[in-house]
Amino acid sequence: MPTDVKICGLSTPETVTAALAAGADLVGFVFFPKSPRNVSTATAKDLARIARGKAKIVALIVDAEDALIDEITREVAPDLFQAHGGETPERIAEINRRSGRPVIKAIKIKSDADVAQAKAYETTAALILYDAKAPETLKNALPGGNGIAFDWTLVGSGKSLPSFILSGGLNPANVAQAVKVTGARIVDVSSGVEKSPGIKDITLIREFIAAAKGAR
Ligand SMILES: O=C(O)c1ccccc1N[C@@H]1O[C@H](COP(=O)(O)O)[C@@H](O)[C@H]1O
Repeated sequence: MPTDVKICGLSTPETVTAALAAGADLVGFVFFPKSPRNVSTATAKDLARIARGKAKIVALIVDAEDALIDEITREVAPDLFQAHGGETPERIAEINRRSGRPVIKAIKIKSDADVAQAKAYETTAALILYDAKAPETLKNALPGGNGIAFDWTLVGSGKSLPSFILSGGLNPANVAQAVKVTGARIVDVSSGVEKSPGIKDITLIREFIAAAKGAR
């Protein structure tokens, strides 16, 4: 079965259209004002219209207030939420209850102990997404979308939950190897398909999807 691909941080009709044409299975919109990929709910609503029925629409939030979750649910009607902050298992259950949408929980990892954290979300999150924990020395690090990879062997060979999304520093050149090492069925990319922070590159999107889907 080919690897499913999520292209995250899309913010223009051209890049959404290109991602869909290249075979993206999920598209992500970021609702986090500090991110260079942040979009308003009005913009996301227009972008979601292009993607609906062709790929799953994912709304990425970071420790979001209820009001934002309600606004995204009403205006954008995503298929899933992706919680990328410090949300507890209880908060994930609450986001799921209020929105009526399954929730992906991002876990930032650097060590085996971080990987083990995912267990706590087994009953409330629909899926776990592994991302790299940014080093403390990284100035102006975002809660994700930093283009940093982690040691893939930490989640390889049955060391993690059976189903997960792999992210963190993936790009067209390394995604096939990442799939091989981890056995990931779904991969997610943001920085690795950009020419500068927040500006997606259509050629890199195409190359990434082709490399990920050709990986098994
Ligand atoms: O992309 C962002 O700006 C972002 C902001 C806040 C939280 C998460 C964010 N992105 C997600 O981070 C991972 C890894 O991204 P990258 O490929 O290493 O740039 C991915 O899931 C993005 O969707």
